[in-house]
Amino acid sequence: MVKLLTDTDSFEFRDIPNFTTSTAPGHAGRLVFGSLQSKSVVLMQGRVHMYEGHSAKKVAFPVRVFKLLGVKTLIVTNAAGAINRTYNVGDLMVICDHINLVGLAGLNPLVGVNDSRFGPRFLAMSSAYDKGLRSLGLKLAEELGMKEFVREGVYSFQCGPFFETVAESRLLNVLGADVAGMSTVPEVLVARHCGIRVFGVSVVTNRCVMELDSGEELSHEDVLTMGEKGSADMQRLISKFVDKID
Ligand SMILES: O=P(O)(O)O[C@@H]1C[C@H](O)[C@@H](CO)O1
Ligand code: HPA
Repeated sequence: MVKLLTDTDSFEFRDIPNFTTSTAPGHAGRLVFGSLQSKSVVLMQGRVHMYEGHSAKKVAFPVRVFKLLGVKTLIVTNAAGAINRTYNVGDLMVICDHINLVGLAGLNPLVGVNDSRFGPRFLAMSSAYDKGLRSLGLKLAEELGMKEFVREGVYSFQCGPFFETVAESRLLNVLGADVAGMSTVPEVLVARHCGIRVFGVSVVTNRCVMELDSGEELSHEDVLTMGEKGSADMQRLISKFVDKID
């Protein structure tokens, strides 16, 4: 994605106070400012995860910086495994909602003293992923001829770094999840808390294993390979999306 930006200026996460460098392979730690489709954007090249040992607050900290920079829209992307059996590897999924098992149990960035300069103590999360932005994303996907493999569904966040057991994947299916992943939700919570609107897209890098003794085993290498393949479609969609949003 960074290659599509012009007039760039970048900063290593390690040089920015209170930012944390990612240890996950495939996640460079760089904040890039620039222009995309004549719009000013700031792009995180890589992110940190709770499975790297960081609190949800630490993971979502950049979003508060973005708020102070004047960011109005957060576009979140991730790699995820398909729980929904009708999904295929390589599909994109516009996120319409999420299940935050980690956060519901108390590990979320809004726990603790509320900083009311950013937002309220209690906030509604029933329309976390902006309806207008979702509709725009799906319309643009159709215009780009991507309709057949762009879905809309529910992202389920688990901490990781392990992939789900068969029983866990089945549980997530019963709960209504379409994909499972290990990121994104802490950032979305902080964005919604401070009034930033959110658009999210997952690239389906694998299907979660639903049958015991099937012999299927997931690996991060496969996720990286399939993520790379899906990223061309993701970039086309996000680029057009940035062009069309106000
Ligand atoms: O895009 P993210 O960082 O959510 O990617 C997923 C979660 C783990 O970082 C990794 C597992 O292979 O992919
Ligand atoms: O199958 C998965 N589960 C959780 N996180 C993931 N990130 C990519 N694939 C997966």
